[in-house]
Amino acid sequence: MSSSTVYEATASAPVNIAVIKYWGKRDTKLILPINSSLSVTLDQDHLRSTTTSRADPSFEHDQLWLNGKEDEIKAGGRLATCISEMKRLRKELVEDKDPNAPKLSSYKVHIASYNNFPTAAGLASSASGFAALVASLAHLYQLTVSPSVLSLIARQGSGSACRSLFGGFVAWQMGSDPAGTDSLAVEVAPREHWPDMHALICVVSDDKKGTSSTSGMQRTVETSALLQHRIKHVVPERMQLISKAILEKDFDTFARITMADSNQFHAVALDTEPPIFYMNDVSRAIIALIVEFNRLSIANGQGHKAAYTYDAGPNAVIYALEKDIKQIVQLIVSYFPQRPSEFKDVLGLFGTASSDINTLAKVPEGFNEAVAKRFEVGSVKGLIHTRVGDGPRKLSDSESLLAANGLPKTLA
Ligand SMILES: Nc1ncnc2c1ncn2[C@@H]1O[C@H](COP(=O)(O)OP(=O)(O)OP(=O)(O)O)[C@@H](O)[C@H]1O
Ligand SMILES: C[C@@](O)(CCOP(=O)(O)OP(=O)(O)O)CC(=O)O
Repeated sequence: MSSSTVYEATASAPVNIAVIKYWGKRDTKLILPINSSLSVTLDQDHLRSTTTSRADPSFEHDQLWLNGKEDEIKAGGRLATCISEMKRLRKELVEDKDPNAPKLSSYKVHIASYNNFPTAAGLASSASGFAALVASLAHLYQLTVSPSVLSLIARQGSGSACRSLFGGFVAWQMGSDPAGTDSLAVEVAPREHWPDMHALICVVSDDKKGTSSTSGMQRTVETSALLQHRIKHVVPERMQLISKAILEKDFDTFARITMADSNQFHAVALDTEPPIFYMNDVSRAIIALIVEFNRLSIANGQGHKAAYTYDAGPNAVIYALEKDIKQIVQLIVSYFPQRPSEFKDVLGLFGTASSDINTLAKVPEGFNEAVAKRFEVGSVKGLIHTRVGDGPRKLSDSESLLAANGLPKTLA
C-alpha cells in the first residue's frame, strides 16, 4: 500500500440495561465482578455511541475527543488500558504472524466519539462508549476475534460495557480466573429470538450529581452484609431462571425476576455505609404505577405485563412486550405530563396523533388511581420508546468522525 493509505475504522455500539445487576468488584483494576449479570441490548437506531479510530505514524500521542471535546487519556487509566490491550492484540494476532502487515500497533491513534444521547446522565453512556471504542479499534486493526474476546477488553473500560459487544440478551459470566481471562460476555439469545421485547425509558429530572457506580459499588462491597447474601444465595439462581425465561419467552417470569433484582440492588445500596439512594419520589411513583398495572393484568389472568428496572440513578426503564407498550405510555403520561415536543414517537406507536402525547393520557379500566399522585410537567422530562437491538456495527468511511487533518470533523 502507498504511504498515503489512511488506516481508519468507524463503528457504532448500543446501550444495554441490566435485568440482573452487576454491583461490586473482586478486582478493581481488572474490573472483575463479584457476581454474574444479564442485560438486554437496546436498539442503536435510537441510542448509540459512534467512534472513529485512526492510526498514523505522524500522530504524536494517543488522543480521544468525546462529543468534540478532548478527554484526557490518563496513563494507567481505563481508556489507556483499553487502547494498549487492543494494540497488544494487533501485534500478537496480526503483526507477529504476518511480517508484511503494517505495524499499526506502533502508531499513535486519534479517536473521535459521539453519543447521540446525554453523556453521564445515567443512560449507560460508558457501556456503549467503551464498546464502540473497542469495536472501532478491532476493525482498524483487522482483528478476526469473537465478540467475547473483545468483551474482555471493553470490561476493563467499564464493567457493564462488556455486555454491549452483543445484541439481544447477554450474560456477563463473572469467571474465576484471577487474571480475568474467563470474565466475559456471552449471548443468551439474539434479538431475533424475542424481537417484541420493547423498552420505555423514563428520563427523570435529576439536578444533583449522585454517587458514581464505580465508587458506590466499592463502598457496598466494603460495608454491606446484605450484599454477601445476594451474591451467594440470590444471583446464581436468578441467572439460571431468567435465562430460561428468555429462552422460553416467558415474560411473566422475566418481569418478576427483573423487578426483584432491581429492588435488591437498591436494597444493597441502602445497606451501604453511609447509605446510597439512587431512586427519588418520581422513581418510586413509577414503581407504584407498574405494580398496580400488573395487579390488574394478573387479576385478568394475563400475568405481569411490565417490568421496571433502575440503575445507579432515578431513571426508570420499563420492559414490556410490544403489544402492551402503548397502554403503558398512556398510563405514564397521565401521571407525568410531557412537554409536547419532548416525546419522540420513534417507533410510530401513535401514528399521526402523537403531536401532543398528553391528549392520549389514559389509565386502564379498574386502575386504582390513588396509588400515586399526579406530578408536574417535567418531572419525567422525556420518554424514549425503544426495543431490543443488535450488537456493534461497522460503519462506512463516509461516516467517519475524523477530518483529513486527524482532528474531529466538528473542530476541523
Ligand atoms: N463514546 C464514548 N467513548 C469513550 N468513553 C465514553 C463515551 N461515552 C462515555 N464515555 C465515558 O464514560 C463516562 C460516563 O460514564 P458514567 O458511568 O459516569 O455515566 P453513564 O454511563 O451515562 O451512567 P451509568 O453507568 O451510571 O449508567 C464519560 O465520562 C467517559 O469517560
Ligand atoms: C447499576 C449498574 O448499571 C452498574 C454499572 O456499573 P458500571 O459498569 O458503570 O461500573 P464500572 O465497572 O465501575 O465502570 C448495573 C449494571 O449495569 O449491571
